[in-house]
Amino acid sequence: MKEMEKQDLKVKICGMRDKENIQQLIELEPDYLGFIFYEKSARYVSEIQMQEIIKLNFGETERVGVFVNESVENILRFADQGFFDVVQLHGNESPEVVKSLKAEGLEVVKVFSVDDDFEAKVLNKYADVDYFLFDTKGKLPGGNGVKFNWDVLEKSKIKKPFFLSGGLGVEDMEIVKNFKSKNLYALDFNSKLELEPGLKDVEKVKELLKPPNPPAGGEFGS
Ligand SMILES: O=C(O)c1ccccc1NCC(=O)[C@H](O)[C@H](O)COP(=O)(O)O
Repeated sequence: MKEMEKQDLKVKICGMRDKENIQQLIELEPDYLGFIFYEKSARYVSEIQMQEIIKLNFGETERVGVFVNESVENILRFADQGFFDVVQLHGNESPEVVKSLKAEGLEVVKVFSVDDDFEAKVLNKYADVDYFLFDTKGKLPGGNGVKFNWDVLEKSKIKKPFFLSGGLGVEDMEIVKNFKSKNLYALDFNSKLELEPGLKDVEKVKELLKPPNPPAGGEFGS
């Protein structure tokens, strides 16, 4: 198996809350770490836990705050505490909510839950967002651990950079590289990299993020 070519695509790891586990992940330098502020999630991180987590040195890794139909007021209250750099809206948030958050200087990722009936025209209403994120439509708003049919996206010709999400694991890397859309910007990983909800398997993340092998016949090649 060939490892992820990190220079090609950004990587987001989502759904942690254990400080020691997060420190181990930071050392692997993912592009984004996502924190879920949705109380019904098995990966929910509380405000008190987050106040401790942000004492870690995240280096270049950006923090993403994940919300489901939360009020703008509450999102800003969390943002003001320095919990995250980017907001991920994982519910039915309106374009007006996006506008309000953008007006406060936040970077916004809007999530769309995809099944075979997905209509890409809904994206036109969200021209203000920085990124789209496409996740599988399932029983839960997120973290279902199931892939959707990526042909739906390939057909839709997405015009903004987007995160691909939903049931991604280390073993999917080869397939994802064949994804045709030039706007595929990042891959979002969650339940397939877990030991249990909220705790990531560091060995799996290491496998995902280790640098690619140098090409054969290079400086030290034969
Ligand atoms: O993961 C959750 O529990 C969750 C709950 C509610 C809203 C969002 C949630 N996760 C956000 C993510 O960005 C996940 O990475 C994404 O849904 C993919 O998860 P998975 O299918 O487990 O890889």
